[in-house]
Amino acid sequence: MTPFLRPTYAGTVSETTHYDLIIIGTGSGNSLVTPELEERRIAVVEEGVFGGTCLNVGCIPTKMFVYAAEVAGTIRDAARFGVDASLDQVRWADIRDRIFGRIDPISDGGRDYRVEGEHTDAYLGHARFVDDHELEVLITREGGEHTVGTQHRITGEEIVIATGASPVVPDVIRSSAVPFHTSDTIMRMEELPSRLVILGGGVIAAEFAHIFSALGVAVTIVNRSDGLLRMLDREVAAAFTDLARAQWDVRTGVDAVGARTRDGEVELSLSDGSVVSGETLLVATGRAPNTSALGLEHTGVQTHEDGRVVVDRFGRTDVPGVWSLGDASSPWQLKHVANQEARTVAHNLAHPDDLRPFDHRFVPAAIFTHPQIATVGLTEDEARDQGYDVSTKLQRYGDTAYGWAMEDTTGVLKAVGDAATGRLLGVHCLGAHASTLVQPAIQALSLGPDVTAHELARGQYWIHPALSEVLENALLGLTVPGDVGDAT
Ligand SMILES: Cc1cc2nc3c(=O)[nH]c(=O)nc-3n(C[C@H](O)[C@H](O)[C@H](O)COP(=O)(O)OP(=O)(O)OC[C@H]3O[C@@H](n4cnc5c(N)ncnc54)[C@H](O)[C@@H]3O)c2cc1C
Ligand SMILES: NC(=O)c1ccc[n+]([C@@H]2O[C@H](COP(=O)([O-])OP(=O)(O)OC[C@H]3O[C@@H](n4cnc5c(N)ncnc54)[C@H](O)[C@@H]3O)[C@@H](O)[C@H]2O)c1
Repeated sequence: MTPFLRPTYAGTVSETTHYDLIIIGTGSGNSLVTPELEERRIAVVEEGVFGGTCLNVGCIPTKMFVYAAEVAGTIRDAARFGVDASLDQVRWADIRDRIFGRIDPISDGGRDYRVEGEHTDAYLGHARFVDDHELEVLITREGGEHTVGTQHRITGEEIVIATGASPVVPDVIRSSAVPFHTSDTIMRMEELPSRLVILGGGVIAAEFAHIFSALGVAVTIVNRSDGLLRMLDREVAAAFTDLARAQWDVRTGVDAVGARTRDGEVELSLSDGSVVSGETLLVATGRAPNTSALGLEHTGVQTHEDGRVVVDRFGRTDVPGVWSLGDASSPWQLKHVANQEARTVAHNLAHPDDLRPFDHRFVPAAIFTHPQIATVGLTEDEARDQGYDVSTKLQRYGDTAYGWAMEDTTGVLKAVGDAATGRLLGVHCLGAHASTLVQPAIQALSLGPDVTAHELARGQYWIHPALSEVLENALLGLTVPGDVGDAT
C-alpha cells in the first residue's frame, strides 16, 4: 500500500495531454476499457487504492469476513443438531491477513496493468475539473510513472465521472476528536476489541455487527431511526430488528449528542440521556458521493442536493461528452448497479448512435447480516402507494422440508403480488441464503419466457457477490447462435 497525500494544487502544471477518453475512478470505471474502446487513447485517474470500494474496502472483503463469521456461528450452533463442537479461538490477525493477502495483490496487479498497459495512461492522483473537458491531476500515490506531487493537465473528448462515495462522519464525532473507524479502516484493525459500538443502523452496521459478534465481540448499535434497516419492507425490517435485539444491544430512536474518551474507551452520550461505551467505535451513518472536491463548479455538470451527479437514463451529464455512473450519480449504492451502469456507458461510448438506457427496473439488494436479507421489487407499502390491489404471502422457512432440516425458526420470505392480475411485484427474504434464494424472483420480474442463455445472463441483475454469479458466468460462457459478445 502506498501513502495517500492530500491534494494541494500548488506548483507547476505539466503541458496539456489530450485523450479520447478519461475515466476518473477505477471501481466500476476500470471496466469501461472494453475491447470496443481499447484502441482509443485512454487515461485512467485514481487517487485511492486501485480497484475502488468493492474490491478493497467493500463487498469483497466484508463478505470474506462474513464467511469466517458464519463458520464460527455454525460451530456455536452445532449442538442443536446433535453435533457437539466448541469454538476454541478466533485468530483475527490470521483471518485479516488471509483476506487482504488475497485482495491486495489483485489491486496492485490491476494498477500495474493500467500503468504498463498498451492502451492506457494511469494517473495515480486526484483529478479535478478546471473546465468542461479539462482536468488538473495532482499525483498523490507512488506506483505509476508520474512523480508524487507533480501536477498534470489533461483534456478529454469524453470524460466519465466514476468517483464513487465515501463514509459520512457526523460532526458530533468529528469535533470530539475521539478515535473511530469507518468501513474503510476497521477491517485492517490490529486486534479485535472486546466491545464495539456502532453508530448507525443501516446496511454497514448490520453486516459488521454480524461479523464482529460472531467473532466474539460484544456489539452495541446506536441508531437514529426507530428500527434497523428502514429501507426494507416494514414487516421484514421489524422482524430483523427483533432478531437483532436478541443478538446485540440495540438502541433505536436515539442520536449521539456527545462523544469522549474515558479510561481508554470511547463513550457516546445519547439523546435519551443514556450512555454507551466500547473499546472501539465504528461510524456507519451513510456514504456521500465523491463529487465535492471534483471542481464541478468549473463545469456545466449539475448535481442533486445530496451531491450525486445529475445524469439522464443513458448516463449523460448536462455537459455533452461528460458521463457519470455508479455511486457518484446513481440512486443505488450497489456494486451490481455500478457494474450494469458501466456496461451501459461502455456501450454508449462505443455506439453514440445507438444509445442504451440504464436498467433500473428491478434492482435487487442483499444484506449479509444474521440472518441474511435479500429484496427485489416493490415493498407492500410501495405497492399500496402505487394503487395495486395488493396480496401478500409470508412463507416461513420452517414450514418447508429444508427448513425442517435446518431447524429454522426465524426465516421468512414475503411475496407481494397484484391480486387483479396475479403478477408478482416484489420478494423480500430474511433467512439463510436469502441472496441466492431471491435470484429466480429477480429473473421472473426482469425477463419474459423464451430467453437465450446470454439474455438470461445480461437481461437481469445478478446479486453481487452471491453464489449465483457462478451461474451467471457459466451462462455467459455458452456459445449462442450469432454470438456477438454483447457489451451490456
Ligand atoms: C463496507 C461496504 C460493503 C459493501 N458491500 C456491498 C455488497 O455486498 N454488494 C453490493 O452490491 N455493494 C456493496 N457495497 C457498495 C459497493 O461497494 C459500491 O456501490 C460500489 O463499489 C461503487 O462502485 P463505483 O465504481 O461507483 O465507486 P468506487 O468503487 O468507490 O470507485 C470510485 C473510485 O474513484 C476514486 N476517486 C474518487 N474521487 C476521485 C478523484 N477526484 N480523482 C481520482 N480518483 C477519485 C476513488 O478513490 C475510488 O477508487 C459495499 C460498500 C461498502 C462500503
Ligand atoms: N450488502 C450490500 O449491498 C451493502 C453492504 C454495505 C454497504 N452497502 C451500501 O453502502 C451504503 C451505505 O451504508 P451505510 O450503512 O453507511 O448507510 P445506510 O444509509 O444504509 O444507513 C445509515 C444509517 O445511519 C443512521 N444514521 C445517520 N446519521 C446518524 C446519526 N448521526 N446517529 C445515529 N444514526 C445515524 C441512519 O438512520 C441509517 O440507519 C448502503 O446504503 C448500501 O447501498 C451495501
